[in-house]
Amino acid sequence: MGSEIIRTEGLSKYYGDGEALVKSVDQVNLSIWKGEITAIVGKSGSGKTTLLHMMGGLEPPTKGRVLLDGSPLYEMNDSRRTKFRRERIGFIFQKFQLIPDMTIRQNLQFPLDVAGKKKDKAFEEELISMLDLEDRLGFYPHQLSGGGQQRAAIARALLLKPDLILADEPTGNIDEAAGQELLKFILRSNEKYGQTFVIVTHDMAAAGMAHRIVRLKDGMVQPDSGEENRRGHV
Ligand SMILES: Nc1ncnc2c1ncn2[C@@H]1O[C@H](COP(=O)(O)OP(=O)(O)OP(=O)(O)O)[C@@H](O)[C@H]1O
Repeated sequence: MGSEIIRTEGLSKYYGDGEALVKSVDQVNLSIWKGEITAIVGKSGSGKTTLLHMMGGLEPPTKGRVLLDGSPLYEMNDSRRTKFRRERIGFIFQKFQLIPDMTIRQNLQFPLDVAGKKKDKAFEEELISMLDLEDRLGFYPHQLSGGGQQRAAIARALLLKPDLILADEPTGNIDEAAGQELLKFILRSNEKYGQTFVIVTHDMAAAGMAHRIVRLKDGMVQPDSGEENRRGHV
């Protein structure tokens, strides 16, 4: 067993109140282990996206904590949390849009410039070819299909080689063959760079390649989740 990269303690997000109270995520104690691919599965509305957003520092919880490498994310001020997030986490989210007035090439370059990171040319070429973006680099996001935009967003996130990648339905908008290629790439990238992936998915092929599957139901982690129960922490 490796070390924890993320730990959630009593993590909860509630919306509304009284009869309209929705416990989107309810008392989740979860450890994400460094270097593992964890899939989060569950029915629509079970709280997967909310949990992923809270783990990524994007959504303050109603109760509980998120520790990223031991640092409590929501006890930092906003600017420190943003910096921490930018340096450590890659997001593949459907709502995380590309910058509209930049070409795809500029969209891929921009986060590297912000982070002051040098790009790995060979890795970039591999990504662009795998995601079939060669002919799209000079286009603006609105000139691409939804799937094309998603592929560009995937390339943008992976190019930074973050330690931790949070992905919400990464194969959701792309065709099956591209989805399979992407899963293979995730596996290779995980093996080669020891990156940690947390993937919310409905896709059984995506869940099947994970080292561990966490099941959510009504905002709670199901007790049979994961292959083992690690010190009371799922
Ligand atoms: N901003 C919000 N305001 C009110 N309720 C919300 C909000 N965001 C999420 N919810 C509710 O919280 C619950 C969990 O939503 P969430 O999107 O996390 O589920 P999910 O498992 O990701 O669903 P899906 O697979 O359909 O994306 C749902 O009942 C949803 O309606």
